[in-house]
Amino acid sequence: MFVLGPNRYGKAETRVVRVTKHGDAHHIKDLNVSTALSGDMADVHLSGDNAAVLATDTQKNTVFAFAKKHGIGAAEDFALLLARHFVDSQPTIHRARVAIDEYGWDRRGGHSFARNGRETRTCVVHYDGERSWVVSGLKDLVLLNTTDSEFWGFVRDEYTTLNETRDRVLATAVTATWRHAGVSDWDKSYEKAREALLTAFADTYSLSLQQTLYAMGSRVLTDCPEIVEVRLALPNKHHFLVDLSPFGLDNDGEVFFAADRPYGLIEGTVLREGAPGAGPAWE
Ligand SMILES: O=c1[nH]c(=O)c2[nH]c(=O)[nH]c2[nH]1
Repeated sequence: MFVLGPNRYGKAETRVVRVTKHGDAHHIKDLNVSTALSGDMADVHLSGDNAAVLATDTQKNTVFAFAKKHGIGAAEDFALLLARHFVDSQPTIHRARVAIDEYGWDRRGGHSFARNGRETRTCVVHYDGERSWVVSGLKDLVLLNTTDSEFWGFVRDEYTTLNETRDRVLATAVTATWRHAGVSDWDKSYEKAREALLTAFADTYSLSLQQTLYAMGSRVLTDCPEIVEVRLALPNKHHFLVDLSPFGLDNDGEVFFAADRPYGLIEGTVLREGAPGAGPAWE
């Protein structure tokens, strides 16, 4: 004989981004919400009778709907709101566990943000006994614009379902490498290049991430004469507007599902015209 021991079930890692707009000043809350419920769950385990089960899909929808209806202040308040809702509204649910990870963002303008925690600075150096080559760079610089991004006019074939958009969230995690012409003040050069990437991302009105990529690379070359070539890899960290209409709620660019995969990956190089050829440091 066996007996059912402790159990719980829920939706893990609902990635909700809530944007609040006060004119041109935008605010974001970026959460990873995991819900787990327990209660009268013997039947579903022992016989597959789902009558007591609040579907995990419903739990996820509740996270998005509450983000719209109540906004998101302190994560603790949002977690309490959800936990009380599940237990108080469902007679079969007796206990709720809501765990939230919150990602912090530093403001870089009215609608532009950089995820807090510094990126990783990188370099690759080659030396062949005579010459040296230095490629500097960074990775995991996470940036997000809550507006000033459109994507439309792309090819439509028989497999295209993507809607055109005139206003979307644009987010990426920058991997950038740049090639120095010679010996530079590496630290100073790094700070200038980093700042160029950040400001170009923030102030480029984007019609595609490809266009933003070129603007970011160009800005580095403009601001850093010691650099001759920039390579960028920009994952398009998709933020999908959640359809809240089944719950009688509109969603005017306020609640997004931050998908982690698959993601678009936009890669490109911006070169100074007539730049000396690349050495082995790129490899
Ligand atoms: O900026 C973008 N560039 C694309 O090539 C692309 N493709 C896509 O589905 N979304 C986007 N966004």
